[in-house]
Amino acid sequence: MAKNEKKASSSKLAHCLVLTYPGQGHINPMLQFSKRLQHKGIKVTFVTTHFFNKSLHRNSSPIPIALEAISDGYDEGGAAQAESIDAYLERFWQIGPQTLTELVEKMNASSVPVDCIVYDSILPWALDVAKKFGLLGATFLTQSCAVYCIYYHANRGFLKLPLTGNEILLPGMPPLEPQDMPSFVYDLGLYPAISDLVLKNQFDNIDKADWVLSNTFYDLEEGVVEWLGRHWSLRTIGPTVPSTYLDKQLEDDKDYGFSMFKQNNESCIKWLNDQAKGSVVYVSFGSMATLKIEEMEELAWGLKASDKYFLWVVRESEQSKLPENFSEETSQKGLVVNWCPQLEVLAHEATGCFLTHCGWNSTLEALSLGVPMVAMPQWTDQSTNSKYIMDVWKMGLKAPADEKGIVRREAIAHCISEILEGERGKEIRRNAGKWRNFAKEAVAKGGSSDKNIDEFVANLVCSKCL
Ligand SMILES: O=c1ccn([C@@H]2O[C@H](COP(=O)(O)OP(=O)(O)O[C@H]3O[C@H](CO)[C@@H](O)[C@H](O)[C@H]3O)[C@@H](O)[C@H]2O)c(=O)[nH]1
Repeated sequence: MAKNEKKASSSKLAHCLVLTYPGQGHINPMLQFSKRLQHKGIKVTFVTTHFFNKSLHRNSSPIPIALEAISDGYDEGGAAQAESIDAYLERFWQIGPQTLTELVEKMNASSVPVDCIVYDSILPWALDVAKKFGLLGATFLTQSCAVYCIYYHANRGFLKLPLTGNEILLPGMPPLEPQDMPSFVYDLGLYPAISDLVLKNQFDNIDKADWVLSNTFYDLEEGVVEWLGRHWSLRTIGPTVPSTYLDKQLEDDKDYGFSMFKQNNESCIKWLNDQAKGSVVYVSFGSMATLKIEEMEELAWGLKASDKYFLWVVRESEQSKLPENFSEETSQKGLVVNWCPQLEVLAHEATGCFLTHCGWNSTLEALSLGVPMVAMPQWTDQSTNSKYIMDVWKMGLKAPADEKGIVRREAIAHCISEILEGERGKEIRRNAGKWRNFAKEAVAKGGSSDKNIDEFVANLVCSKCL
């Protein structure tokens, strides 16, 4: 009897499955959003793939969310086991819907049946699964609204590809040049499967989604949020940075919880503790970008030429591209690690600027922690993010590339010096402080993103009562 009573009361909880694509840049924002939902009384089950689930490193604090996995067809090795990214996506598309269906059936036979699936926008088939079961479906955008607005215009044929002319005018956005566009828009034919995914597939059924949730905040992208909001049930819910660094509503929420790579916590923080306030350049290109050997060399010698202290994350798979003797030659000034606790590093008072590839999470983290950026975009959404960092939010400088597309050491050293010591650096630091405050306000109680999450939660709970 006691058992049945428990079953009855728990079945009144609204239950969300949150399904993420297996990548660091996707799992971080969706897990943080899950924590906020759970904090507001929703039961959440966080779902990724079997291989990813097995291979993730758990960071210090335990993750307060139920975890489940589905198959992408590569349970033993994930995307690396596939012969190409195209092959991986094709198989995931075949197997994913079937194994997600099985998971929903399993949950529905439990005491907490599923009410809603929040899915990564690049897994749009999850909405079809949700609708098959009569569930609510919310697509989650892991990149900026500006980038989705560009993709939307390309998708609906309002932006003609290949691009012509030197100025692109889109609603709610500053005038853009071709090189400010996401790589899938200005460099057609590159990675056809991913290009299809971002330009076509993710928009196929977006009009049928009950909500479009975006990891941004209103003040950051006001014009474009307003415009997209006229087309979709768009709700901004970000920045999805752990609560300790922003509003502190969630107790002990210091890190994302999972890492694809083993991180080097102690040595990084110990090293930073020995450096002067605002003196260190933190360098990272996220979880995916791969640099050409020439680019890596220019970056290495650019850091040395800057004559500043630097903490550089070079993933294990990239280490062999470091110039010979570089670590020895720079050991007085630099520390090279495989992976680090990025949030702790950005929050550290020794960190003076962030040389970044401008992945959307890194951008939002720097913004939330008020750290000026040197932008070195590589591909996908990063060039658009770098345009906003430099010209719209004015909280960084984009390091210019030469005619071969390579950022040379002089340009790197110059941008670092401008930010850490130049007049422009002062203005950039003032703006960084301003954006940090706006980011905090958005997620704090009663802020624009907090209110949107409240509304989402209220709708879920209400749908449960009907
Ligand atoms: O040493 C490190 C380096 C990175 N991170 C974290 O890893 C995440 C990296 O995310 P992001 O900055 O978005 O970069 P990518 O991993 O490259 O993310 C991919 O996914 C993002 C969301 O779709 C896109 O914006 C990017 O362009 C795309 O490359 C961030 O949360 C970082 O805090 C660490 O914890 N330690």
